[in-house]
Amino acid sequence: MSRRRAPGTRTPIALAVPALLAIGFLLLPLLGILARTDWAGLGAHLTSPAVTQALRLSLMVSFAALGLSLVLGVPLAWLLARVDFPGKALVRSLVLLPMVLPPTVGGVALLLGFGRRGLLGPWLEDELGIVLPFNTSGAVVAATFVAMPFLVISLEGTLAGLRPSYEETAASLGASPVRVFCTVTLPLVAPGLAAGSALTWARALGEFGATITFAGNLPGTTQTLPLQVYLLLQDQPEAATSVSLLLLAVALAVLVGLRGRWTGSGTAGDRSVRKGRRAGKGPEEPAGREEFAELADFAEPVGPEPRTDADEAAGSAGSAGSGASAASAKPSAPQQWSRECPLHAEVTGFNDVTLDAPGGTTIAVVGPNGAGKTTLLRALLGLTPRAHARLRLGETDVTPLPPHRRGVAWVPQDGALFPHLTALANTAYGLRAARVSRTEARRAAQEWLERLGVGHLSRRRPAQLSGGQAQRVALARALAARPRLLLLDEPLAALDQTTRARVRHTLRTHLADFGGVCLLVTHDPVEAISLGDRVLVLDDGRTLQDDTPGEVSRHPRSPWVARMLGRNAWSGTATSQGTLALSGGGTLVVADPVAEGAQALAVIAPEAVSLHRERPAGSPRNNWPGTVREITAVGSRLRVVVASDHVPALVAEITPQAASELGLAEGSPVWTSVKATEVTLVTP
Ligand SMILES: Nc1ncnc2c1ncn2[C@@H]1O[C@H](COP(=O)(O)OP(=O)(O)OP(=O)(O)O)[C@@H](O)[C@H]1O
Repeated sequence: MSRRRAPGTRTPIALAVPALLAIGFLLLPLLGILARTDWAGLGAHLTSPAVTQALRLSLMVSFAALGLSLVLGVPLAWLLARVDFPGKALVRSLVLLPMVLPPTVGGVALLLGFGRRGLLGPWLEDELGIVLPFNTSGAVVAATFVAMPFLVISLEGTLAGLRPSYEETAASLGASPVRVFCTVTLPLVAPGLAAGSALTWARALGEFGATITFAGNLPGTTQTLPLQVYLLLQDQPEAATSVSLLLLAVALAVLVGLRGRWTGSGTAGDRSVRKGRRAGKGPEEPAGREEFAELADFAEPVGPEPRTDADEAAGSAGSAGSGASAASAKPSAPQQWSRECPLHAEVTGFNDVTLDAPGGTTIAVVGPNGAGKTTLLRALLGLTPRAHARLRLGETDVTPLPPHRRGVAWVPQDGALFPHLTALANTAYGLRAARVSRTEARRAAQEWLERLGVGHLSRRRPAQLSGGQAQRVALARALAARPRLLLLDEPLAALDQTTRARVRHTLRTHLADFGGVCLLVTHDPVEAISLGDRVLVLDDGRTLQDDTPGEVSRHPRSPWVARMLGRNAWSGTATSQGTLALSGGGTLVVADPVAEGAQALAVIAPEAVSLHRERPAGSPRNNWPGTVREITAVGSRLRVVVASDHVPALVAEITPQAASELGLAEGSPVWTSVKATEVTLVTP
């Protein structure tokens, strides 16, 4: 997005003048260095033995300080970003303190802490033989003290911005916490880590005050370049200017290197930023992550000609073919998990749900927003303190096991494909975590991708996949991990209608082969009915209904379920005349009345509502005049919403031909009728 000002608007002078003054104020000293540099003597100054010795020492001290900062600072940043503990704000202030403390005060503090007469110094000297003051190690400690905060603050910000679903998904694929940290967390925070490292190193290189106070100014031992500048200034000002220029150039190089690249502290997980970009090390994709991925043995070369999102249609068409052809050649890996694995779960806390299901059952979990569907899945994964699941899968009680050892794979709503890995490496992730050899894991992963119809995209990164393709890869990744329980959180939500129908078909095929139980959260009634062997309806964390799709759709237990299934649902109270007095006003004649005074839900299928231009004569006793409020197409039929003064709004489903014969349009007057025998009464 361009931030340029609109033409015609003027910069206020009151702001522009001090801003220009500020720029001048910052620039003038630097120009002074450039103006006073003895260019002829520059080479001689920078190659003099004292300067080269100080340069060598500076490099050694600054890199050692960076190493120490990484060893201590990365865990500290992680702690600050991820763990809530008492006094956290205080610890964060402590981390920031060296940035605002005068460096000489820092040096004094170091002397009082680690000096020979300091708190820890005598012990260090007596027990370990370490003397820090006036030693190179002391210069390293001083530089680390002032520079490490840059690393911690930068990395903490990046870690805090990382979506937890990446790490949670990695754990659900069987990766231990250390493996998750090395293969997912570190690569994803590489930009923040690199930025923090660069700033830390540059700050350590320029350190002066704490070093001279704590470690002294001993040539060859603690006399780094900044100290050398200070000395030179007294009797060789030209040489001091030359060395200052060198340090200035280094500082500028670091800042230019960081510019717009790492300072945004954006994580690799920011898919939207990179969507559609070609793979490779573009400016937004720092080199670090690739190296981390290689470290983790997951790096995949990216195809030379990655296709763009625009080919989703082509990809889908092609994939259908490849999926079909590959489906006949079943991968060997799934055979190992296709054995029956029944489930028994008792979930308490926010949810109060008991589930029993034989292996191979798909349970569609539905319910209004906030009903506790996601909380239920997270409880089964062992990922939330808000609900606790006692979970038995097959013969194993997995309740005491951490998420990565439960054999419960999940596909979260956003898919959470690891952005730094290709589709193939993503799919192989669970197998590699299970110590399957690299070659075998890749082979099985490729087969799974083929089965899901995205084999041709195996070398692409997630940012180069469309939403539908990414969902299929996420599904392949979960299935390839050979879980004992599969949790899918709205797996098709991101897909358009056409792709959704295709992927639903693919999903049904693969779930039929799956020997474990699959819980599938959905808001789509078609998905619930077509994919679920059972439909579990949740409301306020509890089971409202748990039955076959047919039974749920015939006898929905709440207006919400009925409406979700596209049915008319009116609640009311049974009267002595065998009718239902509707809560929303009006009366409904029913064929099988319930006891007088009982609360009941009347469910009427839209197909059972007929529309007429005149009041219908004959049998139906439920006739109401009304007005057409809305007409929408559903497949090859039309849904007509009729508002009436006599009863709540009613939805009818008719053919386009019938609509045209009736001359229906929005606002048309119309009569609705429902046979008493078409009303199903559901009592609580
Ligand atoms: N981390 C959390 N801390 C506190 N409350 C939460 C947290 N996560 C969810 N909730 C609350 O718990 C309830 C259940 O949330 P959950 O995400 O399980 O619902 P859901 O059925 O999946 O909803 P949706 O259909 O909107 O995804 C909601 O009232 C929600 O506000």
